[in-house]
Formats: sequence, structure tokens, C-alpha cells
Amino acid sequence: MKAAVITFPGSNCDRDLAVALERAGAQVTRVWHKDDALPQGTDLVGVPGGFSFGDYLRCGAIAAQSPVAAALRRHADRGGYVLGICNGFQVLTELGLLPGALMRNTGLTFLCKPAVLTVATTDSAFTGGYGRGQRITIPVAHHDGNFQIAPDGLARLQDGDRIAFSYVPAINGSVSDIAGVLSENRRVLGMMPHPERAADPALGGTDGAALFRCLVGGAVNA
Ligand SMILES: NC(=O)CC[C@H](N)C(=O)O
Repeated sequence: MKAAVITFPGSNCDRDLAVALERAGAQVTRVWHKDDALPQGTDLVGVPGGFSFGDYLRCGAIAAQSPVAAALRRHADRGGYVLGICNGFQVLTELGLLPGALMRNTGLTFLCKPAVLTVATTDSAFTGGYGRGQRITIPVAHHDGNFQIAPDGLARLQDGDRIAFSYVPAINGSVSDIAGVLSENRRVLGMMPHPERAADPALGGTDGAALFRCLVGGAVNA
């Protein structure tokens, strides 16, 4: 699999994401926010966590206007895979590639800790390596992780089995405790927790590794 990982000014998880994808077997190219095209043959675009453009205006809002974001949109429109983590998830909602919005955490504090998640669907290239309902521990590090969506949008996510992960217990006020959602074609995943920070024993956890193994290598459990 050929993956492209984007770097914006203020990204801080881009290298970690590239390493996690490489360890799972992907061939990774790093892409700068001013690039207006993705490398030929890109299968997956990784949109990493961090503080793109200092989180000014709204987290991810300025990054969504960058030249590479237009190329990312074309990639998604062609049915390409996209993985947005934390600030990357915020960028994907700003781009309209995923529904909803990430608001300030209800506790109004920056949350930096391991979070317990339930795998809500295994029906995707990202989550097929887990069991449905499996509890996994993945770190979070955000102040705007409170996922909100109007009731009709929430019903569409629920009816379409598009909630990928949810928090147990609630941590940031997200509606239905949602931690990650899939696009309608199931090829775009946005999630606030950081699986790349739990993909190697040296990092203190490996629960995120199955996501990269499944995505890159198609290693589906069931
Ligand atoms: N780790 C991250 O990507 C953080 C995203 C964003 N800066 C926030 O705090 O919500």
C-alpha cells in the first residue's frame, strides 16, 4: 500500500503516523501542505494530529484551505482511503469529508491520558482487525474532541453502522460518546484518539497496531 502523510505547520504526530504505517508495511511518502498533488498511486492519505496553524479560527479550519487539502478531497472523491487522527479528524470535518464538528471538551481542559474505547463496528478496512465490542486503550490528547452532530446526522451514522469507536466512559462530552466515525463509503475514518501512540510496546501500548495492520495488510480478525 502506498501512503502519503501530510505535514501542516504545527503538525506534531506526522512522523509517528508515518512510522506506524511503515511498520505495518506501507510505503510512506511525506507531503507538505503546499503540495497541490499527491504522489502518483497513493492509496491512503494520513492526516496527522497536532496544532495545524496554531488551532487559529477553529482547529483544522486553516489546514482545510491548504493546497494539499484540495488534492486530499479529490483522492477521497475517487474512493481513496483517508485516515484522520485528532487534528486530522478536525481537518476532515472542516473539509466536509466527514459529518459533524469537534467542539471544545465539556470540561474545558486539555485531555491527555489513555482512553478506553469500544470498537463499535468491524465493518471497515480500519477496524476489521478488532472484534465488535472489543475494549481497547488508546491515548487521547486534545482540547477540542467533543464530537457534535444534529439528530438527523447522528441517526444516519447509527443507521449506517458508521460509528467506528466510542468512549467508555464518556470523557469529553461527545454525543453518544463518539470517538471516531466513518464516511458513507467507509473509506474515510476520523478519530480523536491516537492509535499511532499505541502501536509499539515501547510506547506503553499496542492496541492501536491492529488498525494499521488491517488497513495496510488486510489482516482481518473474524
Ligand atoms: N493531538 C491533537 O491532534 C490535538 C488537536 C487539537 N489541537 C486539539 O487540541 O483539539
